[in-house]
Amino acid sequence: MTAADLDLPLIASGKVRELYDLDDRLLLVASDRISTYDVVHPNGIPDKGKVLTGISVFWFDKTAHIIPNHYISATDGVPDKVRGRAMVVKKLTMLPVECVVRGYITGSGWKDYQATGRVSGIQLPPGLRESEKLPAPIFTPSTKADEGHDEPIDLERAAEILGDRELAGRLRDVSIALYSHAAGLAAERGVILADTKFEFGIDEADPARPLVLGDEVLTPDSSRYWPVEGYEPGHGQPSFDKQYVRDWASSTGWDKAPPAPEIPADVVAGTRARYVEAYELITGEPFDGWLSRTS
Ligand SMILES: C[C@H](c1ccccc1)n1cc(-c2ncnc(N)c2C#N)cn1
Repeated sequence: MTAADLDLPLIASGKVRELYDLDDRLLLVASDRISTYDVVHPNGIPDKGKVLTGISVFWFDKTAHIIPNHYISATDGVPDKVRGRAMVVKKLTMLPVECVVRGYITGSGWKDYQATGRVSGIQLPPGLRESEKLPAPIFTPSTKADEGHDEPIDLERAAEILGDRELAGRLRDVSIALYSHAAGLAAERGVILADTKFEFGIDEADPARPLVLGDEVLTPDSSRYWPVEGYEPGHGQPSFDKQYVRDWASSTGWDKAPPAPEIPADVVAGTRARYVEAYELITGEPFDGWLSRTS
């Protein structure tokens, strides 16, 4: 799988996304690439990029009353080659802190809790079970690591990195407000939003230099979504979108080290179906609607 290879200056590329320069704006492109256990598979999932982009656009609309965001358009200025899986966005000065909010204790947070009783310096009640809902959502920021995993930090360290204690507090408050609003809407649709990661920037083109929500937002790649049906604390929960491919990957005996195995056609089809189902559950709209709006 290669990058979208557009005739535009490539600014950044991640495992599954690319960022291109449009002079005073940027083009954020989501590929169909999929990674499991942090390793990208050689073949992708058709329409994964379109599902994730459609979900981001949905959440940008649903959260604009909480904080402005960088989204401009999924059509005007988007090359035909990536229509539906790309967004034109405002060019921001991104802040060097990943804003993670957890409503449930799982993943790396569960490991930290088991070891210390805390997550990112936040003391939690004793006796929590894996995947249990927390008494209240917690802000557990991390630094952006170039390679490997991001390092969890506490609010004080985030303030030091930002050089601005008030801004760190604002990131906490806005991140928790965004998570809580989204988790409430998701719950109405029978989906648990367990945790998510936001990235923010400053819009220097605005004299007020406002804080703006950037990156992708509340997608299955930046969040953990669990079906309410079958939810049970005490163990890990199935990922709404990736469990199907993870279970297959585990069944192959793959040692989780690169290179990742090629995904067979039936697992590709099943995984695509899960992504489309995630889009339709989260947005309440048929996926075909997104495809027709952006074709
Ligand atoms: C982490 C992410 C990334 C995306 C795609 C591929 C690799 C990394 N990224 C986003 C920006 C960025 N920079 C300036 N203005 C913006 N509006 C954004 C956004 N979103 C820089 N990096």
